[in-house]
Amino acid sequence: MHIAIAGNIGSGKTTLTQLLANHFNCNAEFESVENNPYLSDFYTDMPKWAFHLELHFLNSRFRQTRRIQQSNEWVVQDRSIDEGVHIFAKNLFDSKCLSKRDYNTYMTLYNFMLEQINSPDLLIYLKADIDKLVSQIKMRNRSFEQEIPVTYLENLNALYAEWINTVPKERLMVIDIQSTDFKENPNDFENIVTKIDSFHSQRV
Ligand SMILES: Nc1ncnc2c1ncn2[C@@H]1O[C@H](COP(=O)(O)OP(=O)(O)OP(=O)(O)O)[C@@H](O)[C@H]1O
Repeated sequence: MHIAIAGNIGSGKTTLTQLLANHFNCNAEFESVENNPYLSDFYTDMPKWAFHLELHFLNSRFRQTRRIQQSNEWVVQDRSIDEGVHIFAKNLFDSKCLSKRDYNTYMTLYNFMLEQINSPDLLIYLKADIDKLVSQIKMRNRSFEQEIPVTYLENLNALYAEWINTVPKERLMVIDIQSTDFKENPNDFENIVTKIDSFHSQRV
């Protein structure tokens, strides 16, 4: 089963991915931030580096998704390929950091890739308001993320809200992280596990 954890920057995807992989004793797939060749340059000059960064993420998430789906095992993935496309790249195009021709090239490649992968079996969306995201980004203290403008997070959150409406309800779980603390509260984590178990038992 392929479970993808979706959500804005700082929503807690990495933590939940690791907790679920430990609980289900299965693989977790992350995106390395330290080895990303463009990310810190991107945050200093978005128009210059947007196309490079988006191609990098698209390539890496595509390979990751293929690997997950070919394995046929339980895997928890920290962010889906679709978020890069429908949230991040779309936002960069809307804000003119990606030109029309670069965006078209990117979308053509994505549409071709789509023919070779499926949607995750279950998408878990971590919904958060801006204050919560800002405080979690501050807390983890990655240097290049400290200057992220609030408007950037707001634009991403607005696109998340649109995109999540397009995900079929039967393979979507929404967790409101304003009222759920899966890291510190074992009951909250157990509730998520119970829902996943019930989702899985309905599939088999
Ligand atoms: N397609 C993308 N375009 C631009 N930036 C991206 C893209 N995908 C990820 N990032 C950035 O890469 C960094 C790491 O993202 P990652 O997927 O590890 O999640 P995260 O935002 O750290 O989430 P969490 O706190 O929920 O674990 C963040 O700064 C994020 O904004």
